[in-house]
Amino acid sequence: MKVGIIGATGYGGLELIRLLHNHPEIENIDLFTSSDEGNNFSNKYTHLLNIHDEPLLKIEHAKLAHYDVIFTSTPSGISRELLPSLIGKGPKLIDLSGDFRLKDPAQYEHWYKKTPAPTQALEKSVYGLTEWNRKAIEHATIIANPGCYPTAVLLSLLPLIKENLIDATQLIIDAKSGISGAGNKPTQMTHFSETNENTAIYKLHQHQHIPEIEQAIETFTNQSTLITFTTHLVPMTRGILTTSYAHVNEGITEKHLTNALQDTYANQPFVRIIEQTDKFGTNQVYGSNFCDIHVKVDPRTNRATIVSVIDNLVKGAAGQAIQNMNVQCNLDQTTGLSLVPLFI
Ligand SMILES: NC(=O)C1=CN([C@@H]2O[C@H](COP(=O)(O)OP(=O)(O)OC[C@H]3O[C@@H](n4cnc5c(N)ncnc54)[C@H](OP(=O)(O)O)[C@@H]3O)[C@@H](O)[C@H]2O)C=CC1
Ligand SMILES: CC(=O)N[C@@H](CCC(=O)OP(=O)(O)O)C(=O)O
Repeated sequence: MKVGIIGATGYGGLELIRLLHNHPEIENIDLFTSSDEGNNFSNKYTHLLNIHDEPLLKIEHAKLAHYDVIFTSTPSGISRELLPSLIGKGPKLIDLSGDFRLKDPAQYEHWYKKTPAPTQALEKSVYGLTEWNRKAIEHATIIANPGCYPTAVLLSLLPLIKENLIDATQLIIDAKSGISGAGNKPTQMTHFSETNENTAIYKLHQHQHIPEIEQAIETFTNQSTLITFTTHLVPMTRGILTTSYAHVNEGITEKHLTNALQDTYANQPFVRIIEQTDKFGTNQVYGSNFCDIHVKVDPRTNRATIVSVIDNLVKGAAGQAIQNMNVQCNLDQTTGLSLVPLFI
């Protein structure tokens, strides 16, 4: 297959390149840039010397239709202009940004503070939470790859909400991310001297993943809810850990919760339910496409604490995007993604 990556020079793009170079069905990878045309990629990123030495290409719309798959790994507001005219023209389109995730354009405008994608394109886009939307993904021409935080949150909560095991009306979700989640463009927030030895809360009550999580809960469980979702930046490069707190419904025990998670993901190779553990952290999934989940009920409060970890650049971005490509292209979903975590 021939793939094109727009936004290849960014962190999500780099991870797509790393994983696609190990994918047995990929014959050709072309990299597109809006700012560095003609530069040899391995001049810019030495770790890819003798692996990807080809020059970066200018984004020319007419040429994009010739690819089997186009990935857009660009800041929000770019793919909504680039992709709509390519829908149904040949390539399978997989967007890693937030442009096609929210079905209601007014919600996008409110949370992203940008002009939304055309309504017709939003109607065609399929939310790419692979484990929950496989049938639709198989036939999709455009996929909205989920946000990194929503991936970790939804995989851990959806089975429990769907089975009515927890009270979905009072969800409190605390999330922590490594700094690569903010992309490769340095800002005051990501400056080394302000992130090192520091843990900070950010986008309080304003995070763009709040409506995405609420929308997916409604879509996949038929329950509408308003969540409390709080994000933190922690001094590490990769990884997301989410901790959710929920009241357990009458008569429900920890075993019911664990069983629901195990049953839901019994045939899903990338979701692991960790039953007994004293130690649960982001390094157990580092560099891999796994999402690990652990749940424990506090009998004093009758509240469940549900924890999940992913690598934001793999299951939270490029890995899940390739998992979706595999499903769209009728390949085994694990093709090219059997990655052992880099624990230490
Ligand atoms: N980082 C993460 O963990 C995750 C990121 N995402 C989302 O994925 C997308 C990419 O994220 P990430 O890789 O971190 O971001 P980066 O900022 O690292 O990279 C984005 C890339 O987009 C390209 N770009 C910028 N402006 C334009 C433009 N006008 N037209 C075309 N390309 C442009 C740039 O490359 P060039 O200048 O060469 O064109 C840049 O390298 C974002 O929407 C992000 O929110 C989703 C999940 C996780
Ligand atoms: C650490 C950090 O800054 N993370 C980013 C995640 C970016 C992302 O995935 O956002 P969209 O895909 O919705 O654009 C954030 O919290 O905004």
